Amino acid sequence: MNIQKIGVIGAGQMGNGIAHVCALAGYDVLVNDISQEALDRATSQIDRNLARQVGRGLVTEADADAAKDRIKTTLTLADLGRTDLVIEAATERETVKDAIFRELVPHLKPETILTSNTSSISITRLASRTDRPERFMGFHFMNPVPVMQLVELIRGIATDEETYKACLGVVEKLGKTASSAEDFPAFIVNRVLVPMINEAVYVLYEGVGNVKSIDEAMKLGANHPMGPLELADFIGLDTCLAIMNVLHDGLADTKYRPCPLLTKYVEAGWLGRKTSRGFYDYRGEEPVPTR
Ligand SMILES: CC(=O)CC(=O)SCCNC(=O)CCNC(=O)[C@H](O)C(C)(C)COP(=O)(O)OP(=O)(O)OC[C@H]1O[C@@H](n2cnc3c(N)ncnc32)[C@H](O)[C@@H]1OP(=O)(O)O
Ligand SMILES: NC(=O)C1=CN([C@@H]2O[C@H](COP(=O)(O)OP(=O)(O)OC[C@H]3O[C@@H](n4cnc5c(N)ncnc54)[C@H](OP(=O)(O)O)[C@@H]3O)[C@@H](O)[C@H]2O)C=CC1
Repeated sequence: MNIQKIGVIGAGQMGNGIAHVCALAGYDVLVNDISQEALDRATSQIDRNLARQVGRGLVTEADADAAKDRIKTTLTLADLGRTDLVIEAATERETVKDAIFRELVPHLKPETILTSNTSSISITRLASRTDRPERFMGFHFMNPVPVMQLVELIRGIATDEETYKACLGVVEKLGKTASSAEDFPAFIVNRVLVPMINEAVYVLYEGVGNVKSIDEAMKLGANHPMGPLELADFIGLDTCLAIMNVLHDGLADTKYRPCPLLTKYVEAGWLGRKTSRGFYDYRGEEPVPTR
């Protein structure tokens, strides 16, 4: 299948990164969100990230300008009907994703491939509620998208080989590496990573360490590029909690119990960097631990 136009739904931190790398690879990209503010924020974030790449000599000015020209935005989901591949990257909530697919499907060309960047939700279940379970897949980028090499490709029970090959071709054109995961809660990366983050929150909750000591211990003691609490703030605490809930519900094992302290931060609206406060407070010059 010849993929030229890609639709991206959700203009948050993942959506803007996905639009950025797709446009840089030569695809025409149409980004949709429910808020004009989110679309505007995404456009300026893409401009900043492209300028950084130009500044480091990784991308030429001409390629960055061409990429910007290839990205268009829309508040009307139906406009994505013209695209060949849709990558849904809206909030990690199954009801939100279901509603998007329900509204979008009647406008799609029959051959369009529909994918979700979900971090954890069952691809088989999402696909089963659309008209094209055989042309539906998990297309899971890592954050920050312009930097991270991996894309997890997750086949639902009905996904056909042609769809998988077409998505693999896109990953290769993006210059990234695909890893195939079976469709079980949170797939590979988040099945391992997010319980580790949740455990770090338990370590904080139980007073074994404070925010600074936990992050320093894991950076210096395990060579992680970011401490687990800094990484949780980077991913978004709402997304981390949503992933733990999918693991807990989907695998029915108490070892995936979300830490009550993680729940409390989310209930406070302290979601990490995106709200300027989480395990760190980002409102000043330097991040300050909140515990
Ligand atoms: C939740 C899920 O479903 C799945 C997930 O994504 S889990 C999260 C996976 N991601 C991680 O684990 C990230 C862990 N952290 C890291 O790897 C590093 O800290 C990092 C790459 C983010 C930053 O690295 P660093 O060395 O501290 O910073 P820095 O030197 O400033 O940046 C390195 C590069 O990343 C780029 N970068 C950093 N943050 C960026 C961002 N938010 N967006 C785009 N680019 C970014 C920088 O521009 C720089 O690129 P160049 O050298 O090509 O210019
Ligand atoms: N954060 C991460 O590290 C990673 C996240 N993911 C996954 O990517 C997806 C997006 O995450 P992320 O970018 O972090 O989240 P963000 O909260 O940064 O962005 C989500 C965006 O989706 C928008 N949105 C909500 N509902 C709709 C809708 N009905 N139609 C269109 N847009 C909508 C939100 O708008 P508003 O703000 O107005 O609600 C927001 O702009 C999730 O499924 C997440 O699990 C995957 C890999 C890594």
